Amino acid sequence: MASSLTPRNPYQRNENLGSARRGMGVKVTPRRNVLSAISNGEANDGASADGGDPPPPLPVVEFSGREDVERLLAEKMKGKSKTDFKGKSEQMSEYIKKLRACIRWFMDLEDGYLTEQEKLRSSMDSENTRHADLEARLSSSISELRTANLELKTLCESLEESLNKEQSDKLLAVQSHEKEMKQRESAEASRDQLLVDLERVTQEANRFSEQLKMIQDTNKKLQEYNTSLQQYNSSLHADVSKSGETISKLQKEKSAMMETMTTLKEHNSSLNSQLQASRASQQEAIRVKEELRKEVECLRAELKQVRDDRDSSVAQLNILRLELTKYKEQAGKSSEDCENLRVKLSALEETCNVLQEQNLGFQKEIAVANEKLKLADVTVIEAMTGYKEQKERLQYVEERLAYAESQIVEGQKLSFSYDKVFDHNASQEDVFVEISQLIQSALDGYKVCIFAYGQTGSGKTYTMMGRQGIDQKGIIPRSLEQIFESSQYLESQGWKYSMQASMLEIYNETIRDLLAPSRPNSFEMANGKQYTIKHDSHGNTTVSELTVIDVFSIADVTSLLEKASHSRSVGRTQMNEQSSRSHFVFTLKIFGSNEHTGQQVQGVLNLIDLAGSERLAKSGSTGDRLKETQAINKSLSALSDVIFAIAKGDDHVPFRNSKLTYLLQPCLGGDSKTLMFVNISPEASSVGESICSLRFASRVNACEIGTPRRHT
Ligand SMILES: Nc1ncnc2c1ncn2[C@@H]1O[C@H](COP(=O)(O)OP(=O)(O)OP(=O)(O)O)[C@@H](O)[C@H]1O
Repeated sequence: MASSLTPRNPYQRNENLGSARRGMGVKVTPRRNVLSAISNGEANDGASADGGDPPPPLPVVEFSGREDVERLLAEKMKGKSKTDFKGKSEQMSEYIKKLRACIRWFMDLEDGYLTEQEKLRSSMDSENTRHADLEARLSSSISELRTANLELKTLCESLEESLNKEQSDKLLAVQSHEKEMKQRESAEASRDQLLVDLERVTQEANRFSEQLKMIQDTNKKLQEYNTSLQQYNSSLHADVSKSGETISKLQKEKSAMMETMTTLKEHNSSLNSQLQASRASQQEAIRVKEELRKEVECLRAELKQVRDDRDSSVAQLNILRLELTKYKEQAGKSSEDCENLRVKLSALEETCNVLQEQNLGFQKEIAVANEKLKLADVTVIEAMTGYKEQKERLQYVEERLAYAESQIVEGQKLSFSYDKVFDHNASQEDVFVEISQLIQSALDGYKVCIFAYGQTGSGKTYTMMGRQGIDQKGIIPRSLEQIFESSQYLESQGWKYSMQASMLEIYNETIRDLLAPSRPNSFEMANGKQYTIKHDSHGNTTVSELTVIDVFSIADVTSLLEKASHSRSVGRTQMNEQSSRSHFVFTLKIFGSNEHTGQQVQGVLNLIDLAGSERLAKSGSTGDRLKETQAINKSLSALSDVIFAIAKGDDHVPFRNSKLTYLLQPCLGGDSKTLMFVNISPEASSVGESICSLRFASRVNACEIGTPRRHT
């Protein structure tokens, strides 16, 4: 109760009380007379006792709060002196009046409180009722909310599930969108290509339609011509019977020719044996000639000696004769002297006779030596004539052999098959068009190897390098132009390429760096460098210490090619003024990365101009040339051994038998795209070499080397 009434506690501060009084309208006024009745009772008692007047009304004392009450309680009774009981009594009765007024104030306050309590109770009851109502409504709404919450939770879970599903669908959609974008990009690229093709095809179509018009005109003319031909045809029919006879005659001739061919084959083998014999006798003649030459030299030396001896003897004889005449003149002067002189003279005459005899002997010897010399000269001339004859005969035999070989080719109807054959009318452009796709794949990350094989002077260097002039450019410069143009075009699709070039030659089984900054002809070891070929596990080939140069444009590579062609070993042979005496290997390493897709590729382009094969006998090589030819033939034969071993599927392929085959190992037996050109000479005298080259090329064509792999 106290606590609930605390705000209206009369002991509260004045302002609270003030407000309470204002709020509840409590005012301490003498409304009830309970205390006054008590006090009046006392007074009444006195009055009744006195029978006097009713007590005077209580003075109005206003209490505004606790402080007033406390002040009242603290009041003390003070008289004028200790014995002033009257004063003290008056003071006391005053004080009692105040106390009564105070009690009344409390009673009024209590009444207020009671009324207020009543009111509060009733309002509490009504509040309780409202509260119970509210509670009931609240519990019902709580249960409703719980149900709703459960429903919401279920809804939330299902929404989460559908959200997850939506997100995974979205991821898939994004992936498929990316894929579609890529497909679209490639489709756009192919569309661009197709547009270019379309333009070209449209131009061609226009050209064709013009041609068609021309053909239609021609056709009209031909129809007219046909009518005239039909007339002519009837006359020809008459000739057909005659031709039938001619055909049977020709068939007879053909069988005769076949017989001749058989005879020729036999003749060929006999010519071969004759050739061997001629070579043997030629060797013998050369040996005899050499012996005779030495003998003649000896005889000439002897003859010179004899002539010198003779000349000195004649000179001695003349001196003796002069002395004799002198002595004869002096003989008359003194007889003593004369006797001495006679003795001397006879001695001198003896010497003179001996000398004369000797002279005669010498003259005879000189005559014999002269005879021998004449004989030797005749023998030498005979030997020279024999040698010349032998040489002519050998030439004749070789020509017959070439002719017989060409006859054999015609007779055997030799046929070979290749991916593509270019005749002598094919231009450099025609050749390049065929291989341009292969070159392109180096940019896509493939290893590409192209090499030219063939007899010396057959056009390998012309095919690979070409000559000065726009139309004369060979495969190497054209490939590089295409690579740089394509890499620039691919930049628009996010591709960035970097390239490195190196060039080497293999000369007499020795690697030479054609881009070495020092002397261009520096040999392996000679400049202290060891060029060692190495293959790593990824099939990448490196040559240690070889100069590798970063190239950024076609101009860079052109200047390097010029430098290399000046450094290359070239010599004159019977078959070619400017014969390449080494295998030339050009390597371009290509690194590409796409900044859009993050893809990286690594391609290699190997372009190789092999040294020409040639028969030792035909080459007429001697000295260093002979050594070069032997080295070239040896490495080419190692190349054919490797290719045949691969074609047969041998377990062991002899790659290490030559530097050329070891360098080309990944191209011949790995995952690269490899193409070989075989060049043949149109000359009839080269038919034997051409057959060998064609046979080799058809074996190469049938050779399965492996599956090309893209290096990404
Ligand atoms: N198709 C061609 N058109 C015009 N000239 C050609 C053609 N092929 C080759 N030649 C010329 O023939 C000569 C010999 O050719 P090239 O030097 O290319 O032969 P090679 O096979 O490389 O010989 P080697 O093996 O001796 O080096 C050169 O002068 C060359 O220009």
